[in-house]
Amino acid sequence: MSDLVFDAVSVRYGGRRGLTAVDRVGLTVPSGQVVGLVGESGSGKSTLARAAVGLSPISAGRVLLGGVDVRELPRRPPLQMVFQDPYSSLDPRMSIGESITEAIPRGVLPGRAARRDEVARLLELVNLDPDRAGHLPGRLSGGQRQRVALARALAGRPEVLIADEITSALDVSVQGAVLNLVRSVQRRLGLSMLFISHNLAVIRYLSDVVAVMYLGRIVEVGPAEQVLTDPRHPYTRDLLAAAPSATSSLLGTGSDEATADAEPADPHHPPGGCRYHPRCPVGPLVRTDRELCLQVDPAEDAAHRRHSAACHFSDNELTIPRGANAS
Ligand SMILES: Nc1ncnc2c1ncn2[C@@H]1O[C@H](COP(=O)(O)OP(=O)(O)OP(=O)(O)O)[C@@H](O)[C@H]1O
Repeated sequence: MSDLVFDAVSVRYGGRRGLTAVDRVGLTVPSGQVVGLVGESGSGKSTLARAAVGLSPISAGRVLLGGVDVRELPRRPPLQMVFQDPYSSLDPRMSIGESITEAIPRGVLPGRAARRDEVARLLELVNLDPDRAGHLPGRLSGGQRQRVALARALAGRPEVLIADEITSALDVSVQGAVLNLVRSVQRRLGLSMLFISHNLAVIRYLSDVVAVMYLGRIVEVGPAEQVLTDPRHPYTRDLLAAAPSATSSLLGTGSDEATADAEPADPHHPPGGCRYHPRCPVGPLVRTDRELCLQVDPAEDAAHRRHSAACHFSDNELTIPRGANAS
């Protein structure tokens, strides 16, 4: 088992008028651990995750697994991804058994009986009755489809699982069961996981490490409990303050005012200096001129586990009034 390392990874879409969706990101998913990736829509979470499995174009930097560039890994790489939409991820004409069989790497299990046994094992692993192997996905609920998608991902016996909003398209009533399943499978198999979610309560439940993304950058990373209870970056604080109930009650806050008036971030035109400065309440509180925040980019390499934040003032003990935005 090995660490998954994003080493100064950039992803650019489009030509000269395109955008840099991921900008020199450094992040480590330590072997056997879950890194929760949060950040608002458009911050580049999916793009970063997809870069690891070759689905978004790496324009600079490298993604390494055990020190090997993932672009040089074998055709069925030891990284597998599960996506948000369980309805489009399965071929409606194939039985779920066939779908899973197809995902078993060629040559690994020669013989139909061995493959059938493996399908039964995988279905049991995701808490589905192996007798359902002959069913078409049309007969399955969203939650059951997501279990099949997970079984497919596990068929390649991966080291790393990348999960992109895997419960957000599901009925609320089954989200918890799917999350429990993912967590127990991750622990049982000792998988490393990069887990993307908008939902901070979900992130908190699953993650050992939390990384926060804003406008293509990791702005804060650290042990989950620390980041979620003692956030160092103003963006993380705003994100936590804006979150409904579970996490905000955890923090003793509960407002969505903090980011309510904020301009949406535009990845086509990221601001100079600190990318968060147009929305940040901190700079004006500590410096009247804000020059540092306007001129100097505090981005730092976050490819390590200690708690770090790309903010000039992250070490300051600040009491930030809720809803205090930069004017
Ligand atoms: N294939 C693509 N071509 C061009 N631009 C893209 C492409 N995919 C994503 N983008 C842009 O890249 C930026 C980052 O998108 P991305 O989907 O990675 O963000 P995200 O944080 O995962 O958002 P969400 O939570 O909404 O999925 C956005 O501005 C998006 O419009």
